[in-house]
Amino acid sequence: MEISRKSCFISQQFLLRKKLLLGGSKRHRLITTVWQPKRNNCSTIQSTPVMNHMEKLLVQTPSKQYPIYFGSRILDSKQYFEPHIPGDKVLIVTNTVVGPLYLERLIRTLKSANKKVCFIQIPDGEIHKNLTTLSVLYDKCMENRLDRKSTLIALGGGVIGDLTGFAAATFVRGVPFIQVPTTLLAVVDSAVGGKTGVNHPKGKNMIGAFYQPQAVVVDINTLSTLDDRQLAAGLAEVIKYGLIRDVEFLEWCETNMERLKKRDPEALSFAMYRSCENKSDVVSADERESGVRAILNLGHTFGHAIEAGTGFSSWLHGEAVAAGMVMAAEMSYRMGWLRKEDVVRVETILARASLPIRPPPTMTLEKFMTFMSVDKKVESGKLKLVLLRSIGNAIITGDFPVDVLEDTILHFQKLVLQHPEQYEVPFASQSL
Ligand SMILES: O=C(O)C(=O)C[C@@H](O)[C@H](O)[C@H](O)COP(=O)(O)O
Repeated sequence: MEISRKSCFISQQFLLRKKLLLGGSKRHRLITTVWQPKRNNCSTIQSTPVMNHMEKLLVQTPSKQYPIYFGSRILDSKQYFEPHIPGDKVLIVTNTVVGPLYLERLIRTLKSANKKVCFIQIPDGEIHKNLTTLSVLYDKCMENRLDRKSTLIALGGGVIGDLTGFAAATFVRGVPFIQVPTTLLAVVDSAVGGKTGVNHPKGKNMIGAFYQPQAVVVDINTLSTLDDRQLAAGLAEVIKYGLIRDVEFLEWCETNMERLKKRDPEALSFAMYRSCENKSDVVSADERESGVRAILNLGHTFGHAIEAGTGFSSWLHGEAVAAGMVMAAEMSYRMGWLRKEDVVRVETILARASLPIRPPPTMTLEKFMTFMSVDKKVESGKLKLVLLRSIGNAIITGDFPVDVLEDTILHFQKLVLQHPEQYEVPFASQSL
């Protein structure tokens, strides 16, 4: 489908360039927004910059300014925690996988800063990111007589961070919290930006709050215990930054994918830092997602439908986002924005990262449409999608013919129904 456009408005923003494009026939009239980072020139990253012993990145939002510390074994250094803990009590929230690995060390560090430490370990998995688990967290806060000066610490992946953050946002109307992400996905995505919350059976992250942490402490050594599937899930969000606003970084990912998969420390550290820089830029420009922040949702409307449609039990968030980004790319092609080779480029980088590039065979058109209809980007009953105007340029638009969306979903359904066994979890590999 060809869509003609004319640019009618261009304005310079802090760090971001925003274009409002209007045009086309009435049916295809497109009112959409394109953002590009200032830095997005076409040069390539010549070599992978080496991170020093400790790097610090500042996230500056209207509600809070806070550091992200990246370093090796910084879990053992009280200096990264103490300045961000105002009172004497700390509750560490972790899960039964991460707890046995790192809890003792963190307790020792906090005790060396004279903090009274209690902890709770919840079962692992997205299926536990719900109101029932949240209630268990509140019970623990009450049991330990936490007060407004008490600090919650999230030690774990995205589920732990989102749950703990929401408990912190709401217990006694708000206590400080610190994110200590131990998965790649949590480092590059969920620990930064203050989106906290839990799932509803009918929709992902439907109950939550924007609530920024005091600090994010990334001990890069904790990533050494990640299994390959979790690593790949994190790579989906890394690749996302390249697709939505940082082509230079996408090219770097394409060149360095084997190093990333082999957990080359230099490559992983750079990928984490650059991803957090991208996230921090976007979140600083639009803390509460009134506009540009929604580009971080590329692939998420399809992906969240997959997660909810499969009961939050079999797909990792990053896996669902990967398949969702391919669906968004295909739809962008059908809108006349991407070329077929761009779609193949998206599929190729994700498949190289060992991620699924198709939705599961159980996700029918009806199922997709039902779960997508409760997406948080729905406004007055109208769904908005994050699509790609070109590789490196995400757009947020509600102005697309619904048959293009339906045809896109049906296209994938047809593909996966030819060989359903190839598209069930776990994803050994999916071919193009
Ligand atoms: O931080 C954001 O904004 C994002 O959209 C990042 C996403 O990658 C992340 O998965 C987020 O939690 C999704 O938020 P939601 O509002 O779509 O539930």
